[in-house]
This record gives sequence, structure tokens and C-alpha cells, in this order.
Amino acid sequence: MSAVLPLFGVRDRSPLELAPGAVHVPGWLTLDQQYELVEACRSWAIGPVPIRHTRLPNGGVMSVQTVCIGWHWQPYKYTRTADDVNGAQVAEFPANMIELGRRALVDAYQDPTAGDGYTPDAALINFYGEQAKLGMHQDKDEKSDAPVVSLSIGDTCVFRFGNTENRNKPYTDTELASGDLFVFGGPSRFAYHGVPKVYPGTGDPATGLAGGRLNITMRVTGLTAAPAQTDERRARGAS
Ligand SMILES: O=C(O)CCC(=O)C(=O)O
Ligand SMILES: [Fe+2]
Repeated sequence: MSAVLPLFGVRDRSPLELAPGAVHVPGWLTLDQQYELVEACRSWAIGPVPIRHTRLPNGGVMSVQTVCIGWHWQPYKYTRTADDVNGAQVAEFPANMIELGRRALVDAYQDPTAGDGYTPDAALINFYGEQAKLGMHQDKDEKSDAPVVSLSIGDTCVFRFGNTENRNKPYTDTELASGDLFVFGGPSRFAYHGVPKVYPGTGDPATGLAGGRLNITMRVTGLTAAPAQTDERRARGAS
């Protein structure tokens, strides 16, 4: 009997360019990194601003659940406090995530300088249950054209990556699996994209996620923090 080739389950980790500036790196995160991120997300999901189904101005509710760090996102702006949830300030954006974002750009663009000066200051953390989807949209509430770094953990999904003109064709459907990195920057920074489907039960529980899909998108908001009001300014009623 011939030996079984040890290729089963091994994915090609070379970066794949879907469009200029849009790069998919399969299996970029190690299992340990995924586990650590799941733990961190679990704690952010509890508070200071709990994870929620975002309410849209048209009265709809997103099927995806979202919690933010650094800046709070609500349709369609970033704010320091989560006024549409509990009014609290979201958790700080940790320095090790900035580092991870920089390494993501270096590896995706295969350029040792690609991460220089990249300082993401917000992340949206999305949790997809079995039925959750995300419609085609652009990430355009940032006042910066710095790349978006996306990390996926848990169940595999169909990721639809479109054009910069509208939410329709042409688009490319690709699968994002646990540990995958996807970067969209440059001419693809404002491309439409969405998640039409998640495949339940495809994730590895060793990530710490028993079910569902976690996606973290790091962004540069281009916003500066409003200076904290001093007691004196507050007493004077300065706005
Ligand atoms: O879940 C994903 O892969 C994409 C998430 C996304 O597009 C977003 O949060 O804006
Ligand atoms: Fe997005």
C-alpha cells in the first residue's frame, strides 16, 4: 500500500491578489493566535459596551452582532461613546493589535515597509451565527484611505468582494476560513464587499469558538480624540 501523502488539510498560504490592493492570505493566523483573539473578543463582547445587533436608521436590525474597540461604530459614524447602546466608552485599541495589523500588511503586500506608519485605531468585531449575513457595503465611515485588515476565525464563510462603483456584479466570491487574513487597501480600499453565507460547523473548536464565525476588521478612522474636558471647562459650561 502506498503511503498517504501528508497533504490533507494543508492549505496554500501564499497571498492571493483578488484585485489591485485586495489580498487574501489563507491560514495566516496560528491556532494559538486565533485562541488569544477569541479570548480577547469574548471579554470585549461583555463590556464596557456589550456586543449587540446594530439597529439601522431604517428600523432594521443587523443579523450580525458587533462590538467595537478604539472607537464605537454606529450607522454611519464613529463615536467615542456608544450612545446607541449604553453610553459607555469602548475598550482601548491594544498596542499588540497595531503590531498585528502592521505585520498583516507586510505579509499581504510582501513588502517589508508596507506596515510602516500604519496605526489602526478602531476595530469592528463581528460575530456571525448560523443564519447571519452581511449585505454588500463599502467601509467608508473612516476619514482615511489606509487599508482595512480583516481576520477571520471559526466557521468558513463566503466573502463577496466587489467593485468600487456599486454593490452589483462584477464581484468575486471566495471563502474565508479560520485564520485567514484579507487586506483591502489602495485602489480596492472602497470596494463593495459582503458576507452572503456562513457554513455552520466548519470551524475548529480548538480556536475556543464552539460555533459561529468571528471577524475582526482593523481600521484607521482618521479621527482625533476630543480632548477630555477639564473640570474648569465643564464648570464654565464649555461644549
Ligand atoms: O465579516 C467579514 O468578513 C467582513 C466584515 C465587514 O465587512 C465589516 O465589518 O465592515
Ligand atoms: Fe465592511
